[in-house]
Amino acid sequence: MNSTAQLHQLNPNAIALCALGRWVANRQWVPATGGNFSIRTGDNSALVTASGKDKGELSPQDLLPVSWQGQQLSCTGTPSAETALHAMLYQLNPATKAVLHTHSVQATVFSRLIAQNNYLFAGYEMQKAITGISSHEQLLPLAIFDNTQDIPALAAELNLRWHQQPLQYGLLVRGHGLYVWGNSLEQAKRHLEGWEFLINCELERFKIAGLP
Ligand SMILES: CSCCC(=O)C(=O)COP(=O)(O)O
Ligand SMILES: [Zn+2]
Repeated sequence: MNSTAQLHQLNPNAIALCALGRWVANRQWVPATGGNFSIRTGDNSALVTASGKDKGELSPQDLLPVSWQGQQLSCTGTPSAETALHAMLYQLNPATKAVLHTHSVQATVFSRLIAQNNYLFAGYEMQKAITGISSHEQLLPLAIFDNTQDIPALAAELNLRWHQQPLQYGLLVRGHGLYVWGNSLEQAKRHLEGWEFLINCELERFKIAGLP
């Protein structure tokens, strides 16, 4: 391990991210090595989970230093297969400090029930868990993207959609999972719980009232 990598692993945020991985895994939101996480380390760099790791059993050496110039990624190991999406989220907003991607059953099923590329949440007090939302009456959009194995193409689509309307700290990839981010790791965790709660509420409502 080189000295830069060693330094990153002393980063308290790296230790906090590993602990958060255990918290997320306890909620069954990252089964079978699904999901990936990152924390920003500089203007054009982040620590990203290594591909294929159990996200509930991370240690700091499983967080790989990645840097980018536009869509060009550099890393000495094999970071998450979805690193290009993390890099795009960091480039779209310099304030973004952490990105979390999960594969909960609820988010995955919900994303397949919604045909549109945007779903509007309304009427939930818990919408206020998402930064910038101060009332249940404020409409809260969740962007939905079709899944693809071409992650750079998905990142390009995200870039396009963001410039039409900045996203609200979350997006769904259809049949795949949820991405959330935040201006700190704590904020990203709150957004993850908030979006999961809202998605669960809508799924429960669909069971009773039917699909919209
Ligand atoms: C069995 S999980 C399929 C890949 C995926 O969607 C994911 O989130 C995990 O990929 P990674 O390369 O980050 O481990
Ligand atoms: Zn995934």
